[in-house]
Amino acid sequence: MTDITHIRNFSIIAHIDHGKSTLADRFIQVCGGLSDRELKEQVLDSMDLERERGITIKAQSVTLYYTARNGETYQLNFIDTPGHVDFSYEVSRSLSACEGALLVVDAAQGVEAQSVGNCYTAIEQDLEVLPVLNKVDLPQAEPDRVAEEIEEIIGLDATDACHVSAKTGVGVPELLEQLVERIPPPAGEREERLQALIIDSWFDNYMGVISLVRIRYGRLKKGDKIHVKSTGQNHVVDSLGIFTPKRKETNVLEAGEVGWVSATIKDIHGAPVGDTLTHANTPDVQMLPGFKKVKPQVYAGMFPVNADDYESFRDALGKLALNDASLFYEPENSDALGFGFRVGFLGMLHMEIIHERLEREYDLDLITTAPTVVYELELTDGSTLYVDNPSELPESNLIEEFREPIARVNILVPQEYVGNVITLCTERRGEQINMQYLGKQISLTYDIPMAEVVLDFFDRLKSASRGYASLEYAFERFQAAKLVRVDVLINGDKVDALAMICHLDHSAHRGRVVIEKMKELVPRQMFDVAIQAAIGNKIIARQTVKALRKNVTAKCYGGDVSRKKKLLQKQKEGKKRMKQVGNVEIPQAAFLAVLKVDD
Ligand SMILES: Nc1nc2c(ncn2[C@@H]2O[C@H](COP(=O)(O)OP(=O)(O)OP(=O)(O)O)[C@@H](O)[C@H]2O)c(=O)[nH]1
Repeated sequence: MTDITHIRNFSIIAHIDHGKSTLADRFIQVCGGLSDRELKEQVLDSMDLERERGITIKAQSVTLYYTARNGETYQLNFIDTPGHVDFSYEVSRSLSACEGALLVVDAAQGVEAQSVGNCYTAIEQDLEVLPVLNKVDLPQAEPDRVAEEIEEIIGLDATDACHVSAKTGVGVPELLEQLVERIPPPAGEREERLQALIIDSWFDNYMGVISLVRIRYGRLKKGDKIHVKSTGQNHVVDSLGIFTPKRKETNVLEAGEVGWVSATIKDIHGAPVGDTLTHANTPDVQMLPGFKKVKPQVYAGMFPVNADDYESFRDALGKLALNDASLFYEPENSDALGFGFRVGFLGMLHMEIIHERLEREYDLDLITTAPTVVYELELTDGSTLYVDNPSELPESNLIEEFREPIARVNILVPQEYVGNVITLCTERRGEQINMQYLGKQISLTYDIPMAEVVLDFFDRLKSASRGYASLEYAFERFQAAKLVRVDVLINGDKVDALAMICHLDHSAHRGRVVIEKMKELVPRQMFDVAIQAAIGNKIIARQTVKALRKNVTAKCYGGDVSRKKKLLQKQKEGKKRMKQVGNVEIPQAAFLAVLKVDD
């Protein structure tokens, strides 16, 4: 048991690759949490996929015991935060369990837009923010310049910022001392009635739902009967403890502490993230302020290639959604693709990750349709409608005003690339709000339609600036625009799954690009296949796939039987990924092509 004055709860705010995981590992090593061998793998990024992509996605925590130079031992609870712009909501969630944050900035790179955004979130939540200059071992590191940049761009005093190399360990002990000195201990009374905030919940096949909690008031013990505020359900705590980073059982968690709780909750919606736990005999305690609920920004249909997989697909989505408060889904039925789900994501990276996890971890074969943002419609009868699926758009004569979501976009970019970035923003129908010179960097603020931001803006921005520009964005407002629905027809049949909403000025071009790609991807049939793009009844583009008698083994000269077999096998596998539209089979690749339409 640690006295509450000796607890420090903190997060690390850092841009991707600025060294957060390396620094966390170094803390674990200094505080003796793991052996060197165990440390070999970066321990905090626990998901396979995440390690492959090298980005931190899920908030995790680790409890460390640090004996400071004053001889006192402190309990440090480090709550990990994800680095990618798609996941910045999880940052605010992790921050809400902390009293302090380390702002880690790569001293060879400088401040990045997203760190600025996250840093403001921390300051708004009254956290003590300590700037840290990392990678000072690199010859190109300029800690003094970067310290100035922190002061200029963020307005944070960086005079005492620690100079650290997470890689070599230089400066890390000094940083731990500063952390203990400057980050305040948590407030909270241990004799009060229990109030615990659920920071994260996930499903474990053996233990059921496990939740990461921050105890605000009171104490929670093994065997306690608890009450989940939002569901009104009671459960018995069968184990609880801390992460060291391995899961370690303890008997009690007290006000100020962060740890895990398992109460054999089997229903994955039984412990929602942001909810409050209390004891069953005090169900009337106040709900703690949760965190800003995030709304998905991008929606897409996901359909199992094999209709028999529908049930397991639904279960898999349910499990993923427990760990991911931002993942939204509801059943969707498509003429072309059958039964599936409409799924909401934070951005394209989020979508890709979910798709990959479903295919890899749950062994599902899925088709994902073109992603779309949420539009606001004012109808002629005066009602307002939100549409996240082009095929659900009402007829145009029923629409009074068609509005699209606009994002407020903040970009930091070195001067030499500012021209490229402005061109990109203009192409994406951006409206400049502000432009400011900050030392070597320029800060640009634009309002850009969300649809233009979420799809591939980040990648484009990176290539326009050789990787140097950084981005942060948030929903700002809905705004009227000339928007239309473009339908794709195959031999006269509308393919609902391929419909898209876009700006009128871009519609002809987009329609043409899609049709051309489709032409390459729709296999030749025994008859001509007409592929058309249309706005209402008006055809805006057309292509024909000429009839052909298909005989894939023709070029095998009849001799090599094994080769022939292989080809046939390959064709069979290809079939699995085919979908029937009217009398035409369409490969999955055709659907994906629509997703990748470039201007
Ligand atoms: N030279 C040097 N390299 C470092 C230092 N700290 C981290 N790195 C390297 O920088 C890269 C990124 O470090 P990570 O710790 O994975 O960065 P991160 O911020 O956790 O990245 P995400 O998990 O993707 O958000 C790795 O190749 C590290 O080895 C440092 O102090 N010096």
